[in-house]
Amino acid sequence: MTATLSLPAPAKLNRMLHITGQRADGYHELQTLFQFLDHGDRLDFTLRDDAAIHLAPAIEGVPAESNLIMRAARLLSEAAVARGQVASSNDLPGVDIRLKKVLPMGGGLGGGSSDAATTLLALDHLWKLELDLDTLAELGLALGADVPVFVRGFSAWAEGIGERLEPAPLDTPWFVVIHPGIEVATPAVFGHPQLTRSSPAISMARALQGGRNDCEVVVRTLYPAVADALDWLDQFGTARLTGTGACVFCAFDDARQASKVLGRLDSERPTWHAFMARGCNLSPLHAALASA
Ligand SMILES: C[C@@](CO)(OP(=O)(O)O)[C@H](O)COP(=O)(O)OP(=O)(O)OC[C@H]1O[C@@H](n2ccc(N)nc2=O)[C@H](O)[C@@H]1O
Ligand SMILES: Nc1ncnc2c1ncn2[C@@H]1O[C@H](COP(=O)(O)OP(=O)(O)O)[C@@H](O)[C@H]1O
Repeated sequence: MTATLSLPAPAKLNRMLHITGQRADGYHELQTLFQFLDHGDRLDFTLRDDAAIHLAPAIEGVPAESNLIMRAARLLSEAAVARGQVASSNDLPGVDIRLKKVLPMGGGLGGGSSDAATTLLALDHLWKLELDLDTLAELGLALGADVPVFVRGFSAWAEGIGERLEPAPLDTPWFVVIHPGIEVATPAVFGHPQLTRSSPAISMARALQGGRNDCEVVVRTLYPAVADALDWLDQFGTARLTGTGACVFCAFDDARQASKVLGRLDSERPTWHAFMARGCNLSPLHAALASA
């Protein structure tokens, strides 16, 4: 009998995001609070009798070899060879990976990074490599700045480009998340001359009391649809951008309030995609793996 490991790849929100500087290589230094949502993609992994790695269905516009899932699988198999755990990648069993894509791409919800982290942890488990989370997070960083937080699996205060992580005791409200139907180009935001790049560094304790997203001003200018979504959601609380957008979110004390706002969206802005989800401080991926 072939066993399938079915795991979530949750979304993240940046509850706040300050840009405190820019490194010599052009990357921006951030201070951000990452929190997971109980909503995201799902990946099924089934071992094969040969050594091939297959991913289905394909994501439109993303060639298989550029898909972060395939890149994560290859990176992990190369690491197993480099560490002498197997002589060649062909000595590892192949795998069929099925992706149920739920999260919008380029939405600031970290879907691609989360898919990559889920793949690293799933294949580490199925290939019985037993790499520790430090090693997997370091491998993940080579795929994207947001991958380490998904590998480690706890809500975090992040510094650097997102690789220096400390657990953050965030509240766990319900969120309404709106995707205003456009994709934001992260490089266009980080390359914009008007982007704030010199926010003073603050402590995690201060950030937990509330903060802004420094990308918001530039994203509002470049993408009027995002400005519209922020202004609409601001009627109900404090609306924020996650990452570089395009998604915006607002926190609510209970599910009833969040669902009322979703109802208003249906009638007032039927073209936007939106969902509600609960914030969680332990990643649903780690919760699922603990019982796998
Ligand atoms: C801003 C954040 C916050 O969580 O989220 P997203 O909106 O992407 O989800 C991330 O740090 C995004 O990290 P990541 O997803 O790896 O960024 P990429 O798409 O690889 O970055 C595209 C480009 O943006 C610039 N970039 C990215 C991250 C960073 N800290 N400084 C930068 O200057 C670089 O020019 C990079 O080549
Ligand atoms: N498995 C994947 N899921 C989503 N995007 C992917 C994936 N693999 C590669 N990508 C690429 O990464 C880009 C960023 O995707 P995503 O992580 O969803 O957005 P964001 O970083 O804004 O949260 C996409 O536009 C796409 O080109």
